[in-house]
Amino acid sequence: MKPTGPEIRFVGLGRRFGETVAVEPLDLTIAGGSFVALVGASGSGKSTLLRSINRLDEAAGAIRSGSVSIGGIAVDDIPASELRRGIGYVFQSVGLFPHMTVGENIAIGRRIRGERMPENEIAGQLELVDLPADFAKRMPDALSGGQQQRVGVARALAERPQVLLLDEPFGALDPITRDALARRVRAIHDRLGLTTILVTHDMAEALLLADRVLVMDHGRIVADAAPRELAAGRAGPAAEALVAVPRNQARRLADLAR
Ligand SMILES: Nc1ncnc2c1ncn2[C@@H]1O[C@H](COP(=O)(O)OP(=O)(O)OP(=O)(O)O)[C@@H](O)[C@H]1O
Repeated sequence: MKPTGPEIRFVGLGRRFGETVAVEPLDLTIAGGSFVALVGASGSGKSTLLRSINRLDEAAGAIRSGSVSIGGIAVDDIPASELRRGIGYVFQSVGLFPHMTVGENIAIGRRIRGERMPENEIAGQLELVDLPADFAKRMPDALSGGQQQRVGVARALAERPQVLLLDEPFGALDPITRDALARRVRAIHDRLGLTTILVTHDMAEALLLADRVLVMDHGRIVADAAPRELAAGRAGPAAEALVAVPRNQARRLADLAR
């Protein structure tokens, strides 16, 4: 049977930084195995909500309330290093270690635990993101930005996590590379049966990749709908304003081609 990632549940989850409310207390359940996109304006609380799952918000000094659980276990009850081993995390600046080869970067989690990652496993991780096995020997600066981001995804999945958190992972890529990597990530999600949450500014990307789209505004979830409902304009005014952008672009492009 195909594996299915765990359910992620937020109960009364709120986050503040001093007087700034990043996330207003909210209840939210992300179904196991689903691919959810989180969209909304800059500063609306997307990254903070995402980082409450792997507790990276703690280090940033967030004042926390409520709880998050993964597969019924509260994240606060799991030691941070163990928690993060079970969660793949990719963000915009890939953060590959420049003095290590691509292979060493992919194997870093294992090395920290005093273990070795066999070469064939490293090759398997590279294959997952459509890169040739001999890339393992290269240094990160000998790779294009898109290839580096692929390595970032391969590294995030090296410990076989069931949850994948993506924070604007394709932000710095050209549109063609971005589209190809986004589709690849969706295919990996399906193949590995992950629970995936993607933060993106790009509504078209959210609509085309995700099963469910959450729109955040000033720390609240103001729309929560399937892409089909959003595209049909049935998800309320806050969502409609964002959907109107790619819809109008598509229309103008179609007009140009006439
Ligand atoms: N470490 C921090 N210290 C102080 N305030 C913070 C910190 N991190 C986030 N904030 C504030 O919390 C609010 C939400 O920020 P967050 O980064 O979650 O938004 P976002 O929707 O992910 O934005 P962006 O799309 O620009 O990444 C903002 O007002 C931000 O300034």
